[in-house]
This record gives sequence, C-alpha cells and structure tokens, in this order.
Amino acid sequence: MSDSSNLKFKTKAIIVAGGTGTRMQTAVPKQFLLINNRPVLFYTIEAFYQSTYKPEILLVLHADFHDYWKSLCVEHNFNIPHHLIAGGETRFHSVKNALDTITETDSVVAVHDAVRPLTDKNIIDESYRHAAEHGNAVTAVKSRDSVRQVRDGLSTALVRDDIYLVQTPQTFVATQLHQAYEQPFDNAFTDDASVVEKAGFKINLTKGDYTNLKITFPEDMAIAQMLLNKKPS
Ligand SMILES: Nc1ccn([C@@H]2O[C@H](COP(=O)(O)OP(=O)(O)OP(=O)(O)O)[C@@H](O)[C@H]2O)c(=O)n1
Ligand SMILES: C[C@](O)(CO)[C@H](O)COP(=O)(O)O
Repeated sequence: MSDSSNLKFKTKAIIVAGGTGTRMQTAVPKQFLLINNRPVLFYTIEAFYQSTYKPEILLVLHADFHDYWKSLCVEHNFNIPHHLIAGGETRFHSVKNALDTITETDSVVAVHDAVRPLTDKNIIDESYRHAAEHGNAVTAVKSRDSVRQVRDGLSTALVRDDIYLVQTPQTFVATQLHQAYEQPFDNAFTDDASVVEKAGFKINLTKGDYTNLKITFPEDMAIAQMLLNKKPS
C-alpha cells in the first residue's frame, strides 16, 4: 500500500443527500438533523475534505432543499467548497445526475451516503487508492452475527465467513461508473456496486468499519452522536 498522494487521477466525491428519510420520520430529512448543533451533512462533507486526495465535492440534494442548504451554510459559516446538484427520484437517479456533470475520464469517483457522517479518513483514502489501482473499491465489513437465509418459509444457515455487509464509500474509475450508469434503472440496484457489477465489472472489497454507521432509523441518531463525540478531531 502506497502513501503517495499522487494517484494520476482527478478525485471526485459524490455525496448523495437527495432522499427524504421515510424510515426516520422526521420533519426535515435526516441529512439535515443536528448533532451537537450541526447538520449531519457537515460531518460527512468534512470527512471527504480531510482526505489526502482532496476530492472535488459534488453534493446531490433535492432541488426543493437547495435554498435551505445554502441558508444552513451561511448560518453556520460552513465554507467547504462544493457543487450543488439536483437529486433524482431514487438513489440511482441522484448518482446519475451527479455523474452527468463529470466529463473528465481520468477521474476516480467515490460515491458516499450523506447519512454516513462517521467515515474515517483512512477508509476514504484507501478507497481512492484501491480504486485507482484496481478499478473499484467497495467498503465492507464481515458479518459479526450468524446469518440465515429464508426461502419458502425454510431458514438455512449461511457460512458467516462468506458474508460481508456493504457500506460506502464505493469508489470507481469514472469510465466504469459512466458505463454502468448507462443501464436502465432496476429495482435490484441497492448501491453502486450492484449497478457496476451488472455492467460486467468484478467488484473489489476494501475494509470498512463497524462504526461507519448509516443513519436510517430514529435510534441511529443517538448512536451517531455518541460515536462522533468519541472521535478524535
Ligand atoms: N432519491 C434519493 C434517495 C436517496 N438518496 C440518498 O441515498 C442515501 C442512502 O439512502 P437512504 O438511507 O435510504 O435515505 P432515504 O432515501 O432518505 O431514506 P428512506 O429510504 O428511509 O426514505 C441517503 O444519503 C439519501 O439521501 C438520494 O440521494 N436520492
Ligand atoms: C448504499 C448502501 O448504504 C450500502 O450499504 C445501502 O445499500 C443503502 O440502502 P438504502 O436502502 O438506500 O438505505
């Protein structure tokens, strides 16, 4: 593993924040909820800003929230440079909207959930490095629990050591991501890896972290707050 910050690629980060947070059930979408009086999105953008590879940041937000976001940035004096892009109907469409603005083929592009504010700098850096060398890098952790599959009412034990839980960032050379996102939308697309895999590319996993939490349900906010407060600044 190299420490060089010269990847021979331009680095981009697509931070997808175009969702409405139906499972969180809050008045404002979860990416705007406050932790220690700061929106979740600030922590996520800061994590990428701190990366060794200094990516250009593309923030995807539903068009109805652009003015709200700009007012939050002014109110909190949040000055990290980024481009605002309109969100789409699903996560797939939000990623595609951002990708359409990336014209440089010599780029390596990380896609990251806005609601994963705890991602460590080392995970982001390794994702860029690995993707630059091998074409893609998808962050994942091994399952810590036993796993069973249920089919037709019958549950069967799976081999736990074969099971990885997938996180973000998911990072790809731009040519792979562009080719993959030319495919029509499919409900089976749950992340970028599933889109790129369907386009015929082999997916590489890189090491994530159990603390790289995605805020999805109300109880996740308390866990995220506790983990953020424990994180060295
Ligand atoms: N049309 C969409 C849907 C989702 N996302 C983003 O994709 C990430 C992961 O999605 P999820 O956690 O499912 O967020 P929501 O779609 O907001 O939540 P829910 O499924 O509970 O409605 C989030 O950062 C979300 O904002 C997006 O950019 N555009
Ligand atoms: C992209 C993702 O976070 C990887 O684990 C996940 O697939 C998002 O799923 P969701 O159903 O949109 O929350």
